Amino acid sequence: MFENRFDLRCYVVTGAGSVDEVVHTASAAARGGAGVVQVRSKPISPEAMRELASKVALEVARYSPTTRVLIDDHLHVASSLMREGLPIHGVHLGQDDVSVLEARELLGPEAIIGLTTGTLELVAAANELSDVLDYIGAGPFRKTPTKDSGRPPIGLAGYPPLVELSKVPIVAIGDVTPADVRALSATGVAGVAMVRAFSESDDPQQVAENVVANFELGRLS
Ligand SMILES: Cc1ncc(COP(=O)(O)OP(=O)(O)O)c(N)n1
Ligand SMILES: Cc1ncsc1CCOP(=O)(O)O
Ligand SMILES: [Mg+2]
Repeated sequence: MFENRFDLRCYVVTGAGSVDEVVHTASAAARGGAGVVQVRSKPISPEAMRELASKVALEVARYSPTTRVLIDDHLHVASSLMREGLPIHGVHLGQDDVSVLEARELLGPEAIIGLTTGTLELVAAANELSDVLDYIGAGPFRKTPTKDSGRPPIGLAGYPPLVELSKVPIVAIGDVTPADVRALSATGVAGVAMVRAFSESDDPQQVAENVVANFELGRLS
């Protein structure tokens, strides 16, 4: 889809905490250079996701108008808020969610749409959607308490083959810490996505600054 519409290097996925804590973490990380904030909460009702995503999007836009805000799973909440003019830019979909094609038809060509993968087979399948898909998440990098995808950890060595195969940019996810960023960047992924590294930090802005700086160093190696 459209080039340079988003910066995947530092990709925040919201985690545990009160609405105010989630909003603070997201906006601080955006101030620190996070190019994407994904609003993720499970389980959550559409109504509660609507409230949470609206508050995150408005606060992120205040501090970092270039940061893109995506909603996890809830396509119709995203569609509704985008139509109302909220600064929300798309969705991240799982293998068990609505299809990428349906999301593209509903959200239009400008929206950012991502898909969960994590094996060569799922990346190959995502390649069939490369004309309507903007990026893929590929995890878990390492086993993580935040999510059990049922898939084996990819590990550092597992990313170059996924990068080589994929027709769209890849975001690594799953127990990623700032210390992993430089090595993951060197594998050719387009970005790293983190939940606890931000939600458990008392300075999410500094974490984001660190991630962006180390991601650039990894690109040089
Ligand atoms: C960037 C990114 N990659 C993977 C996921 C998967 O998270 P989750 O929504 O819990 O799982 P699925 O719905 O995709 O099965 C994500 N949210 N973001
Ligand atoms: C959403 C998701 N998808 C694969 S692992 C994961 C959770 C990542 O959370 P953390 O960064 O805390 O390990
Ligand atoms: Mg999902």
